[in-house]
Amino acid sequence: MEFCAEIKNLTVRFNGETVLYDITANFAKRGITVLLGRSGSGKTTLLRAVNRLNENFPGYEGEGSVRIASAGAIREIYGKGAPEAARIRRGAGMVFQSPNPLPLSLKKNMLLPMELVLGIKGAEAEARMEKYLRGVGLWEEVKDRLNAGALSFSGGQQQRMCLARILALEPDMLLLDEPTASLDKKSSEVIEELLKKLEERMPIIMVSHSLAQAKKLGAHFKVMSGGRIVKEFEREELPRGKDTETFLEELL
Ligand SMILES: Nc1ncnc2c1ncn2[C@@H]1O[C@H](COP(=O)(O)OP(=O)(O)OP(=O)(O)O)[C@@H](O)[C@H]1O
Repeated sequence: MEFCAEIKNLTVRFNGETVLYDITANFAKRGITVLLGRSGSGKTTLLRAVNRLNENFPGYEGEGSVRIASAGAIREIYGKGAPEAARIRRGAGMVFQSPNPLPLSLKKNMLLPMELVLGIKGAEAEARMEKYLRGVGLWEEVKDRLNAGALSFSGGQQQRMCLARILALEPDMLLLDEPTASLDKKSSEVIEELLKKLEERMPIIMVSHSLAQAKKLGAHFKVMSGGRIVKEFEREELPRGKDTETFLEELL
């Protein structure tokens, strides 16, 4: 199996407290990997280790190796010789639990990162904005309101915009931290359908608290507990039908 991320002996501490204990795990290039586990088990910290976001928090200390695939090569993202964090975060784009638009127009939310990160502006950036807003099924809904404040859109629309904003930077993989946690059922379903399409194009690692969602989207599963991965399995190993959620629930 090909991997988008390979983690070896990863330990993470905040203010001297260990949060991840000596984790070794590989993440598949194809199919969505779902991280499951109870609150506080370390899922978000593990996800943030894949794009070096943990180091932005005070008291962070980390050891071990994380290698991620980018442009046909797999390379170490920590230590000497590693690319700078901004480049890593562009390659491993992250979407958070709650939509996080900038308090600017929707259009600026889309165009600013393209200009700052990729140096793309003008007609090229506008064409890219349309392409990715269409990709998340948002273009028809927002095309006449591009100059309206991003925060004036619904939660589901904002989250789709956040996804489009990341996708417009053409990342190598997506890291999703409970991307539907703040959304209603219908908006969640729209995002889930999008993720099903996106998984054909790029690796996705996703934290989910919803067992129904995990069952719907996951190809690979990793269960965390107390800062460790305690179980890993594949979709084929899930029992069929109604038993699936009971099976997952018993693991948590
Ligand atoms: N920036 C930080 N500073 C201090 N402690 C942190 C930080 N981030 C995470 N932790 C601690 O690490 C542990 C794991 O947190 P993490 O957010 O990774 O868990 P989680 O499984 O994603 O939880 P949830 O499902 O509630 O989001 C918790 O005890 C948390 O308090």
